[in-house]
Amino acid sequence: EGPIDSLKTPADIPDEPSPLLNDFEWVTIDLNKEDEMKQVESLLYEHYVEDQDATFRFAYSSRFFEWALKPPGWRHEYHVGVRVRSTGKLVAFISGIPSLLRVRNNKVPSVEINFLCIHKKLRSKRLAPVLIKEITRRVNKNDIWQALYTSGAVLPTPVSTCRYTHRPLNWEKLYEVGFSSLPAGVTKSQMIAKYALPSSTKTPGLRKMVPEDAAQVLELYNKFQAKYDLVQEFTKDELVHWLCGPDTQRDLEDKDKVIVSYVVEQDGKITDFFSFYLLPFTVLNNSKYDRLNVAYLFYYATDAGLDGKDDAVLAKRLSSLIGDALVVTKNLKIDVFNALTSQDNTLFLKDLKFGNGDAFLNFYLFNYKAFPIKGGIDPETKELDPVSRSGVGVVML
Ligand SMILES: Cc1c(C(=O)c2nccn2C)oc2cccc(OCCCNCc3cccnc3)c12
Repeated sequence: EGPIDSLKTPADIPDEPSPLLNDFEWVTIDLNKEDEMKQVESLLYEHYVEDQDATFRFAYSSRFFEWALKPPGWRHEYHVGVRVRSTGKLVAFISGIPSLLRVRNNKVPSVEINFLCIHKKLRSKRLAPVLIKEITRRVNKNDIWQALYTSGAVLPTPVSTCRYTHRPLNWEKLYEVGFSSLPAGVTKSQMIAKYALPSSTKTPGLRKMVPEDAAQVLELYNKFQAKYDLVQEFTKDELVHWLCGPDTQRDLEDKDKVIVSYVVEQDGKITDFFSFYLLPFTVLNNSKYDRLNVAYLFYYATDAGLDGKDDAVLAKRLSSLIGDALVVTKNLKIDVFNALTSQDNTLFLKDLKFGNGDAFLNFYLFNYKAFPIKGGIDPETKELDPVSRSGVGVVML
């Protein structure tokens, strides 16, 4: 396991980008400028990933990008755009954020590449590889040689593959927008009853996380994630950013936040935490709804079962903890709670009535050879694998 390409230095890397077609020019997006942030938001709003039957499109917001693209150590040069020279119109974007990965026992300074988006009218012009090459050049210039990215598409050699799972919170709305279906022989009220949740959480000591919790949460996170093979390592400042959101969003109401985190404090000690991020979908051509409110399970940890012996204790604790996350999101009027089969999720997904999605997320390491990492599913049947679970600790937005 380790880097693939021969060792290079930034001096070996060209100072200039590869040429684009004449009408286009490379730009660095300044996400501190409101109008440029808006241009990225609307490019993705119109042209980013949709589900296969184009029923939903991600509705990323500037608020989301303030969080996702400006963590501690972020760089303007890693926000790469392509504009039409004559009009200045933004027609493509790709981003990177710094990330210290641990791949099994190796620390790998890298970047996480995300939000590759090309205007619909410029598809299949081989622009994607050119964008990837340019951000690679910019990252290499900073002496970083590895990257992590995910894709629904199957590209050469994923290091891991996880499956989408969904836990309906507002089943009726999911049914009406065409995401959930009514199984034969089951009534709508039976489906609504199946997904009913208590109106209040049950874990004693559960409360919203505050930045002052960071030291204890980081210690718990590091202990809990030690078991995984692909992990994002955080400084305290990075943990505060990722779990409490950017400074500018601290005092927003939970329903307006992009990231929501809770801790369990008992006798002054933090024994668990969970977090989820909020990223809605635009519902395309539906008469009653134009938006689907979605929560995605983010990082969590518990000190239950840290001795790694008793999975039953761990599974029970996580079911109860994430069960409370469902209650919290339901009360925030979220319609569906999404999770992958990564982390220890396969220990509780079935118990908490998550349904298997029909899509998969592949994890890729750029310029790093690693033996395959379990994704929480059986490689043949693609069914959840609660026994061997997953080696993927990192969560990509
Ligand atoms: C996206 C997504 C969806 C949906 O598409 C969805 N849920 C409700 C309705 N829909 C259409 O469901 C998930 C379940 C787990 C993790 C997920 O995503 C994990 C993070 C994805 N990263 C961005 C991305 C998007 C698409 C392809 N590659 C990466 C998802």
